[in-house]
Order: sequence, then C-alpha cells, then structure tokens
Amino acid sequence: MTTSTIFALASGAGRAALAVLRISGVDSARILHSLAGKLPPPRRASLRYLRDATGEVLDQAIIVWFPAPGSYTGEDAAELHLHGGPAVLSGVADALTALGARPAEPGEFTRRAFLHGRLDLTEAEGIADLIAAETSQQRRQALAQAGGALARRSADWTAQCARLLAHQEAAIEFADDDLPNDLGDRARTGSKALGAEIRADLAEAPRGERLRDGLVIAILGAPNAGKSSLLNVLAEREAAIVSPIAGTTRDIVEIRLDLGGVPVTLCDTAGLRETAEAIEGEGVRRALARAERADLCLALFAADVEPDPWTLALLGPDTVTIATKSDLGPPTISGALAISTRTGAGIAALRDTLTRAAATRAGGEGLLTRPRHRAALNEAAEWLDQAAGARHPELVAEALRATLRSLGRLSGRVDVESILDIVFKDFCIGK
Ligand SMILES: Nc1nc2c(ncn2[C@@H]2O[C@H](COP(=O)(O)OP(=O)(O)OP(=O)(O)O)[C@@H](O)[C@H]2O)c(=O)[nH]1
Ligand SMILES: [K+]
Ligand SMILES: [Mg+2]
Repeated sequence: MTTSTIFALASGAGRAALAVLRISGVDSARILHSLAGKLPPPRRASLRYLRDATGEVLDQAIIVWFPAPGSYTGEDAAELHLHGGPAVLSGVADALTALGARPAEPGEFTRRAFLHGRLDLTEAEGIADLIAAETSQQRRQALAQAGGALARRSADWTAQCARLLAHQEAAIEFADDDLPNDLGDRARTGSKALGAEIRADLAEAPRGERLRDGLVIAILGAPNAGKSSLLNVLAEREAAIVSPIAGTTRDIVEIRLDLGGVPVTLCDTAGLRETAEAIEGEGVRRALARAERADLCLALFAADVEPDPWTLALLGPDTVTIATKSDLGPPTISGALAISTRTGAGIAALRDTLTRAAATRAGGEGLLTRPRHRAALNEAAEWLDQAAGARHPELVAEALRATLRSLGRLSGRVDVESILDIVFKDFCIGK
C-alpha cells in the first residue's frame, strides 16, 4: 500500500538528553542494518554505534527493531533513541535520507497505522487528542477514545445494523413463500430501537466536544468593575493591566485555567459603556462579541456604583452575577456572589462555583468528541428513522444500507480519502 520509508523525530524539538527518532516502511530493515549493523531481536533494546556510509560514527544509541505487523504502523519499523543534540539529529537524518528514507508528513505514522488496520479513525483521533490533552479529564477522554471506546460502540452499531439489513433482505427473498414472515417487521422495529440508542449518545455529544475544546468564560462589566483584577487573581499572576483609570483594558486578554480537569480559557474584556473614543469603542464591540460566543459569562457589578444597563442586559442562565469590591460596601445587586480582590473575600467560593459550572457543561469523559462524530451519527439516526417508517421492503433495505455507510464514515471504513485529510491534518510530525 505504501512504498516509501519515512522517518521523523517522535520526541520534542530542541536540545535534550534523549531524542527518539522513528522509522517506518518497507526499507526499514535494510536502512537499520546499514546504520547499526546486524538487526537486534524484535522489540528488544540494544546499544549500538550508528555509522554513516563513510563509516563515521554519528552517535551511540539504543535501537529497537519492530518487524511488521507488530509495530505502531503495522509496517517494518524501528526506533532510534539518540542523544538529543542538533548535530546528532541532523547527522542521523542526513544518513537516513542518503539511505533512501524521507521525512514524514504530520500524522503520517498514524495514517499508515490506520491504512494497515491497526486502528480505526476514532482511535487515531484519540491519539491526537491525547497528545494535545492539557488536563486530567481531557487525558481520560482521549485515552478512552484511543483505547477504542467509540470504535467498539460504532462496531456494535454496525453489527446491529447489518443484522437488521440481513433480516430485511431475507424478508424480501422469502416474500413469495408461504412461510410465516415477520422478518420485515423486525427490521423496522429494530431500526427504531437502534436509532433511539444512537440518539441517546448524540444527546451527550456537546459535553465531550466541550471537554476536548475547552470552555470559554468571559468577564464582563462596566469600566473599573474590577474585571482585570479578578482575571489576575484567578490566574495567580499579573496577566492584565489594572489601573484606577476607567477604560484601561481594550484588547481581550486570555489566560488558561484548569477547573477540576476541565480546560478553560478565561477572557478579560473592555469595560462596557457608551464611548465616542474609537479604540475603546472597538474594545466594547469585541467584549460583546466574546460574551456572545462564551459558554459562561461573569457579570461584574462594583459595590461603589449603581448597576449599569450594559451589564444588566447580559444576565441570563449562562451568567454568574458577581458583586465586586465587597470591601467597599454591600452588593448593589441581588443574588450576586460577593468578592473582593483586595481582601480575597469570596474568591474561594467563586472558584468553587466556576468549577461546578464547568463540570455541568463539560464534566466527565464523553464518547463523542468531534463535530465529525455528531454529523455521521445524526445522518445514521435519520436513515434509521426512514427505515423504521418505510412501507416498501426495498426502501427499508436501502435506508439500512445508507445507515451502514454513515456508520462507516465514523470509523473511516467508507469515503476514506475525503475524511483522512481532515483528520490527520491536526497531527504533529512524528505521530
Ligand atoms: N477596593 C477595591 N478596589 C478594587 C478591587 N478590585 C479592583 N479594585 C480597583 O479598581 C480599579 C479598577 O480595577 P480594574 O481591575 O482595572 O478594573 P477593570 O474592570 O478591569 O477596568 P477597565 O479595564 O478599565 O474596564 C483599580 O484601581 C483596582 O485596584 C476590590 O476588590 N476592592
Ligand atoms: K481600570
Ligand atoms: Mg480591565
């Protein structure tokens, strides 16, 4: 299927104690042999001198030989555990190129693993997510997907659907016989049940997608409400400029937070007010746009001023009302969580509230983690509705075949070329 032999640095770039270089493809054995001498036993680490064609020693390295099919890609493959210096890496890369290997494209190792049936598309996506995971919950979700949680579910749906189709086709086949024949009814009721099963998982899809993407929380309020001060307290560093001058913040300032395992982008925004000043006006426009896109807004009202109409207009189910500067007096708005960045009062309670809010929106690992999954399964569920409602046996069978195609798109068994590029473009080189 693939004729070239590829190589790439599988570990991080830059000077390091070790660097792991990975090789995969039909020429791996020959290349490893000319670089390091006689091949070591499969999957056993051996210490070797690596030499180029002139016999010059490039490094002393640990090498591991993975003959096909027992490798990550399913092809003949090898790993070189080198000393992580730039001259070692360039020397070995030059030697590999001279021996006929070429640098890998991003995600090419995993793409080959997919093509050789080592993993399905959802497992490949899980690996990309695992590499990108920043929090413990993201890691758990990615590990489950890489370990085949969605692949197994999708294989189960596919098997159920194939069985329904077989019943339906049998019903068509034996329609003229005198045999009692409820197979067609079974296919229709089974389609309905399978559709309901898929829809139950679809209902949970937003959580998995949100955990993968992370939540966006925006801080909003009038100028001097204490937005930047709050961002700095939650970030535990001076990320944004704080000053007594109203209209200090103009650009959106973003920091990353880990709220109980849910990754969050917290955004500080320009104070909301009517302004003739062009730059501040643009800041207000951006603040409102961010509020629109945010999963959650923190609406801030300072104790020393009356609530402003701009911030009041934002209140709703996805806002947390916060009374700031509680050291200056009682809240001016009811139902608010009172905080003071000056004394630290209410900050721990706010952190708890935010962690709970994050957990309801993205907490717990989800089975479906990408819009691609949702699209394929929505399509499958719609075809199952058609199968359940169709009168003509041929139409039931046709709808079930379409369901199989939609499910195949999820695992990557049909329409492969069109989805491969979308999935593997997110990968890093060496994976
Ligand atoms: N007394 C008191 N002052 C505070 C508190 N939090 C912030 N301030 C002060 O309020 C002023 C404005 O704070 P910022 O954090 O810059 O307010 P902001 O909402 O970001 O303001 P803009 O960016 O201009 O919209 C600063 O002088 C802060 O020191 C607080 O809890 N108590
Ligand atoms: K300010
Ligand atoms: Mg500010």
